[in-house]
Amino acid sequence: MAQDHFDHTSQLDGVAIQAGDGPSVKSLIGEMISYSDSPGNERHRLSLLRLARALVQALETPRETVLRLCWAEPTLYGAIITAIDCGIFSTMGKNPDSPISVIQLSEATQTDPALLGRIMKHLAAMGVVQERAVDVYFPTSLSLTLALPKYADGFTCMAEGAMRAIYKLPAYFQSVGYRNPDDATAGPFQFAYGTSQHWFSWASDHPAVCQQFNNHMSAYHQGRPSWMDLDFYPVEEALLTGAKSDSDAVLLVDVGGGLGHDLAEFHRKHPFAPGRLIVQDKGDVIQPISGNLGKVEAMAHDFFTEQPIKGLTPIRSLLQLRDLTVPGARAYYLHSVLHDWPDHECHLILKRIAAAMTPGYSKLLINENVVPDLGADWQITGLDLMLMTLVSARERRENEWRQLLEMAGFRIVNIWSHVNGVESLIECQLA
Ligand SMILES: C[S@@+](CC[C@H](N)C(=O)[O-])C[C@H]1O[C@@H](n2cnc3c(N)ncnc32)[C@H](O)[C@@H]1O
Repeated sequence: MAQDHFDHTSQLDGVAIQAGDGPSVKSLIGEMISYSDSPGNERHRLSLLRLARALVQALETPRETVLRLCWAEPTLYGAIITAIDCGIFSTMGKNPDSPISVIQLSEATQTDPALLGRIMKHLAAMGVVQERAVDVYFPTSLSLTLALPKYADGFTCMAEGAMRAIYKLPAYFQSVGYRNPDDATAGPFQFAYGTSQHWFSWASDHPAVCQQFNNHMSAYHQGRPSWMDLDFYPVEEALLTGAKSDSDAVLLVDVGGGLGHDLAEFHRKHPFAPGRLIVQDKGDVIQPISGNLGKVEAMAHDFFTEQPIKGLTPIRSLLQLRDLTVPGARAYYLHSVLHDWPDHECHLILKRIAAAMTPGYSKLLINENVVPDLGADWQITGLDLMLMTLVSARERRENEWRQLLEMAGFRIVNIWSHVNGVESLIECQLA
């Protein structure tokens, strides 16, 4: 028995120091070559990226992977946030075509050159900046991007408002007997941060985190296929045709729409669409942007309360002696909102929208990930665990979406998808 254990352990020790999957290296490279002529083609780029990641896994030994995950990536995270905080990326971004020395950077950012030299070396080793000569660095696309607050804010927001809960996940699960979290005010976040507040209400009490989160939200969707584009959802036929065009008519209400970035994008892409565009969010999110959004109207609204943009049953106007029907919006739109909530709260949000909709006219458009049953992308699985950690919620599979929406009185008309379930558009009507 002891000998068996020894043999097994020494066999695994051997596995740990060999390439992860040496035999597949040749075929992976062969497959990559077939796409290499057109990396500008988005589908080819994504295939190449998938193969390149598989190639790294095939070449890296498990021992190397362990050290990368235990040492290099956690410290990289700390190094990036430090670089953001002391202005390294913004300084480098001012002269994107010039290399800069550690001494110059330390003078510009008022930091100790000995500290900066070490941070820059790790940033270079991990591909965030390029090392051009001894203690001389050059920006990469990534470091230039991190000079923009809306991208950098993803790091600072997660550092302050998420990391503690992520590190405490094992202790949380041990304490609850490894049950899936489903209480949005008593989950991993509350366990780690010692609060009973929901993450959104905690963020409202931490204005810097709240602002960073809203900026992060405005950036994370950029460059992804968007349902408003030509080859995704038929905006003209399905939404604009038949939409009321009188001056009060509302075309789209973006419920929980953050800073109004989606409606601004919609207006840019469909400038002649008739009707009003209204973004709704919590008061503290809406107040700073109110009046600054051009065509888009901002409205403070708690989505657990009655939806103010609602259809009214015909009412008799005493003055005009005719029936007046006030329709609800042509569409109520929820983007990355329902994935923030467990089923019970989603049900409440959906019921408020259903009550405001005009049957046969209003639609519900849900822009969310639909987790594929097989081969889900890391962007979806990573976000799923982040949602579990912060808000005891989740990304949903198609059958889970159908069940949730049917329970709330909706019928799914179609699920419009682009790549691997990432950001699908679920089109619904009242059942
Ligand atoms: C994940 S963000 C999505 C924002 C935006 N729809 C997007 O996709 O970029 C969720 C949004 O829900 C908002 N929110 C949270 N609780 C809310 C509530 N009770 N009423 C209205 N909005 C709320 C947050 O402020 C945040 O803007």
